[in-house]
Amino acid sequence: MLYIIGLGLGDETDITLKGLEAVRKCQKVYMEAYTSLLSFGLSTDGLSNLEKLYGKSITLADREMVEEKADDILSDSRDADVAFLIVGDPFGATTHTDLVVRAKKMGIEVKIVHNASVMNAIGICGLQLYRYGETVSIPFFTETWRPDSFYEKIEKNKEMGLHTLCLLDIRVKEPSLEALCRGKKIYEPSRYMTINTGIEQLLEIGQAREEPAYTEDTECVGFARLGSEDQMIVAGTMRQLQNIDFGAPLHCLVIVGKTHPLEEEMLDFYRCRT
Ligand SMILES: C[S@@+](CC[C@H](N)C(=O)[O-])C[C@H]1O[C@@H](n2cnc3c(N)ncnc32)[C@H](O)[C@@H]1O
Repeated sequence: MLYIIGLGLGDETDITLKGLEAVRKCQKVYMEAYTSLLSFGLSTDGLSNLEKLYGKSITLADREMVEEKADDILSDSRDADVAFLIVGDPFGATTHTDLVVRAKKMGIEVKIVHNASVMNAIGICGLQLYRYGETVSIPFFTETWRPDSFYEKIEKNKEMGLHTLCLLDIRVKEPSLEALCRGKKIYEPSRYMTINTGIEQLLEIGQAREEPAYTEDTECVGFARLGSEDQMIVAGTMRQLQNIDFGAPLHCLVIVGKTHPLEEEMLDFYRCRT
């Protein structure tokens, strides 16, 4: 049996009782470590906190492992109970559906244990979850690669008066260009996009349009470390949020669409006063 278990967003104690019972009966436990991050990150301490509470040793599964060795994880699940832990909810990232499809095609039984995801935790700012349009992902720009496919989606959401959740890039264990050229395994340091960089890139793409869907004066909400004790939520214009230090990762951003008076009342609690 393959258990795919959501851990929630904060720390090791956010696992559900159902999830904890499942992990404890598994012979092998993997933890996905590239699409998200618990609030204490993946320091040795963080991982051992999880191991202590769950009473199991955990193998970190990076992108390479999940993509190249998924078959090993899956074939282990044929004869044993295997847990695959995911920060947030198992379906809060597009990546993990592939694992479920592969398992099912191999005839392996799959059980999902849900948990909170960034996709619903953003509800805390008061913008109604059913008034969001398509979610976009903002990748880190490079000198030669400045993709802007997210722009049209934001524009469409805006036209319909809907809010847009912008997920900000995570680069973990990315092979360096030099390493790729030489066929060596050398990795770039991990990088997590801040709200400031996200806004800077959004504005660069917007400013190239004649009638941009958003400007420096567009109302947004910035979220950092949702679900943790020191989470930070600030509502303000892009210009205002750009000047705020949101601290440690993870960050995400919402571009506000048309608002209902009740949504405004809630946003007021988070408004930037500077
Ligand atoms: C693929 S998504 C989320 C995956 C996760 N499985 C979930 O359900 O929440 C990852 C992105 O969501 C945002 N994110 C995730 N957790 C967050 C948190 N606790 N606070 C703020 N943003 C978060 C970041 O922009 C991050 O790059």
